[in-house]
Amino acid sequence: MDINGLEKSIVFIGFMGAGKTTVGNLVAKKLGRKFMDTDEVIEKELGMPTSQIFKELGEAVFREKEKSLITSLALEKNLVLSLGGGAFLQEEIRTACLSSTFVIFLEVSFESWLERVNLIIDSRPVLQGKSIEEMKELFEKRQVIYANHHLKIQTDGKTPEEIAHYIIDKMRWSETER
Ligand SMILES: Nc1ncnc2c1ncn2[C@@H]1O[C@H](COP(=O)(O)OP(=O)(O)O)[C@@H](O)[C@H]1O
Ligand SMILES: O=C(O)C1=C[C@@H](OP(=O)(O)O)[C@@H](O)[C@H](O)C1
Ligand SMILES: [Mg+2]
Repeated sequence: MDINGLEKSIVFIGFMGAGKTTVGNLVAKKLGRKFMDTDEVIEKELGMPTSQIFKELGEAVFREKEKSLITSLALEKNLVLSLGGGAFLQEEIRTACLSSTFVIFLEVSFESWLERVNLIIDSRPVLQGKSIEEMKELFEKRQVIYANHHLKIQTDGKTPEEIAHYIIDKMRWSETER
């Protein structure tokens, strides 16, 4: 595992609802690092929730903000960053994160994901109006972009606390190896 130089920022990727925001926050607390959720930063800057940004300004505006924000944050050290699930669709974001940060993919099976879709659907415009079949199609299509990572964590059946713990353990272990 390449976690050479633990001062590198840590970036969480994965599908909507995989737990990036929840787990990222916990990992940052455990490491005593600053946590930033890029969706929250964009929402604050534009003064409205993501669903309203998509509706009123359009997805392209959101994606542009996402690109400039993440490519610049990727250059900073010692952050924990949770991205939106669509961020890695943009090549510039992938390249910036993979070259300057440590990218952790939170993997969840479609079956486990489906158990919590009701918790997220209202706040995720990309899912709205989609049938389960269409969501599954999007889920599978997105797995290809998440294959670009430094570390993958399978999260099924684990609590956010357990996942955060596991990540810290892995990093400690790799630190003693250096
Ligand atoms: N490992 C988990 N097990 C159960 N529920 C989870 C887990 N991770 C996240 N959740 C719940 O799923 C929802 C989406 O989590 P969130 O962290 O916002 O995901 P993301 O940022 O990847 O979209 C939240 O209600 C959160 O409490
Ligand atoms: O996958 C996507 O295209 C999106 C994921 C969301 O973030 P989460 O992955 O945190 O839900 C948010 O960026 C926006 O609704 C678009
Ligand atoms: Mg999130």
